[in-house]
Amino acid sequence: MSIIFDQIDFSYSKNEDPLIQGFSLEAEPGDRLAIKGESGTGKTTIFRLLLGFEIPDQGTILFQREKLNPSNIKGLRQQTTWLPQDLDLGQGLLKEVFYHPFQFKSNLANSPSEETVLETINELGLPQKLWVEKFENLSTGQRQRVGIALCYLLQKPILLLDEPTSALDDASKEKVTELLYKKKSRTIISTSHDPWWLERCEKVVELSN
Ligand SMILES: Nc1ncnc2c1ncn2[C@@H]1O[C@H](COP(=O)(O)OP(=O)(O)OP(=O)(O)O)[C@@H](O)[C@H]1O
Repeated sequence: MSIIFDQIDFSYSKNEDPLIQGFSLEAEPGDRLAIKGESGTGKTTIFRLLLGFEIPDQGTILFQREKLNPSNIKGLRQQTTWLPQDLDLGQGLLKEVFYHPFQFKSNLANSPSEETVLETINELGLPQKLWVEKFENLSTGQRQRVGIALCYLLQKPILLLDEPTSALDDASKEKVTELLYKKKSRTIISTSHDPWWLERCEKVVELSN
């Protein structure tokens, strides 16, 4: 799906200099795009703007070539999975909490069998015994890979990934990339400081102070 930011300015406080100034990006189906920038430059804010949680002061955001507005924003949210940097699925065993996102009406039809989930987490190098482990006991890198498995299985055409490889070693990064890139038509917009990941994105857009 197509997403365009055209010359966006945004500030949280009208009394301060804009946090984001003249920011543009263009992501088309199959694009793997990364937003690169120091901490605090507004990378996560770009996702908040896209999903309509914040409104730009200037500029235009287009979804499927149509200006973002209250009527198309619902469709955009339904077509998107946002993976935060530190995924929190709540308390419970992985086999329980993994299904929380599939309980939303728009995700029910994609709810995977236990066998499919186990195959997917295995592809990401996670041991099967984690399935009956408490989610809060998983390491940061394990939680990150659980999030990637969710992104894959939710089957949405747009993925917003916040620092998807920040806690992973190179072997895990390879596995994550292989899984995420299986479906060629997805639009992937990520934020990252990781040179490894940035090298594998065809488009890199920089945010600066
Ligand atoms: N809801 C909010 N209200 C006011 N200020 C906010 C809000 N959310 C974020 N900010 C501020 O906006 C700036 C950018 O935040 P943002 O989370 O977008 O940066 P980031 O580039 O994603 O940072 P990091 O790489 O550390 O995650 C920060 O100074 C932050 O404190």
